[in-house]
Amino acid sequence: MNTVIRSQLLRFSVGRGQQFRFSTAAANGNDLVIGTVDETLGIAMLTMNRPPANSLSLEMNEAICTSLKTMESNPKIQSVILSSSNPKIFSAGLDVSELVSPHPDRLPKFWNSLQQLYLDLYGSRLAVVAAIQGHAPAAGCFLAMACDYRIMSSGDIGGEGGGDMKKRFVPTIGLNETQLGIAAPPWMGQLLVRTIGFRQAELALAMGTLFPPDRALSIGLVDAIESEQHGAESTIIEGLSELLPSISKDQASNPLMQKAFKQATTFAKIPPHARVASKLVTRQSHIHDMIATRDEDTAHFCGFVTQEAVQKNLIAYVEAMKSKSKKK
Ligand SMILES: CCCCCCCC/C=C\C=C\CC(=O)SCCNC(=O)CCNC(=O)[C@H](O)C(C)(C)COP(=O)(O)OP(=O)(O)OC[C@H]1O[C@@H](n2cnc3c(N)ncnc32)[C@H](O)[C@@H]1OP(=O)(O)O
Repeated sequence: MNTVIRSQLLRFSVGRGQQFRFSTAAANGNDLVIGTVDETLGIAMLTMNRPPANSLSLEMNEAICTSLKTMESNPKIQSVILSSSNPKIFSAGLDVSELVSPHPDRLPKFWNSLQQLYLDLYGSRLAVVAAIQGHAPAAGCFLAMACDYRIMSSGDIGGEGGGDMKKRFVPTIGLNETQLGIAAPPWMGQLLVRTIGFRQAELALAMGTLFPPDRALSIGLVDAIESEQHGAESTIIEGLSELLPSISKDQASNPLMQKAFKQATTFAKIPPHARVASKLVTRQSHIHDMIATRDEDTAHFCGFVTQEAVQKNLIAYVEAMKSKSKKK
């Protein structure tokens, strides 16, 4: 028997056996994120689902945090796969409409929600595996870096155009803020330093580099790359299909999702107390730093983004983005 529990933010659907599904609803009723949990395996899946680009708005940040907290509160769950319902975009980073001509009350709330997302994801007791099927620019890259393990698509997914002229789809990842005429937030920049090392990060930040999968792997920005050529039906691995939300069921034979599932399974088998304690060794001091400087960081961000020159750059960037999308 299925039971549906409704609250203002969360909709839980308690399904068969040990499976629990829940969605965090947006104001318009769409599910911004969809969560599934398998208590037997100790694994959860959190699928970002904010078309068209999974960009991070205030509500999206809160939805991810709420879902993650709900999964964390279940003692049977040890690991979670962070994925996207869009096969070509993991997350396009911050929703730029939050930055352009912002409302003075909403802007600090928005930034606080992003800081909270950093604290919750980076400091989660769960081992988080990012399944990066598509692009992950700017805060999309930050999301991935705040996880414990990153698997990126090698990009050989079908292609566009058809025939011999097939255009290869190559996803990219990186902190490209300088290309937008803004600087990456200090804690995001520092996360890049911790992930790929000082010199690589210094260069990547200055240039706003977006790395293709092979380069991302070679500098350690991702831990593995995987083809997305769907395997034969027989290669479907047990448990994955049940964990995928209904909108992503076709991903069960996707080698990238399978690799993410295997990695999450491996994490779930490690003695949790030892795993969490070792995570704190490398992350706790950075989390404390963020908490200590949170208000100052919000003030810097609001002051920076509302500067006339920065607004001018952002407006031009959004216009270019919209006209590119219209030309398609
Ligand atoms: C003193 C020190 C102070 C320090 C202060 C620090 C201040 C820091 C401030 C800000 C930090 C910002 C970090 C960010 O994350 S900014 C956002 C950066 N993101 C991007 O630049 C990505 C932009 N998007 C893209 O490059 C592409 O969309 C891509 C993700 C590569 C996908 O390309 P494609 O598949 O070709 O899709 P389209 O470009 O056609 O886009 C599809 C639709 O999605 C909309 N979209 C895309 N990105 C965003 C976004 N970030 N926000 C909102 N909307 C987005 C796009 O407009 C299309 O929409 P539509 O079809 O309706 O036109």
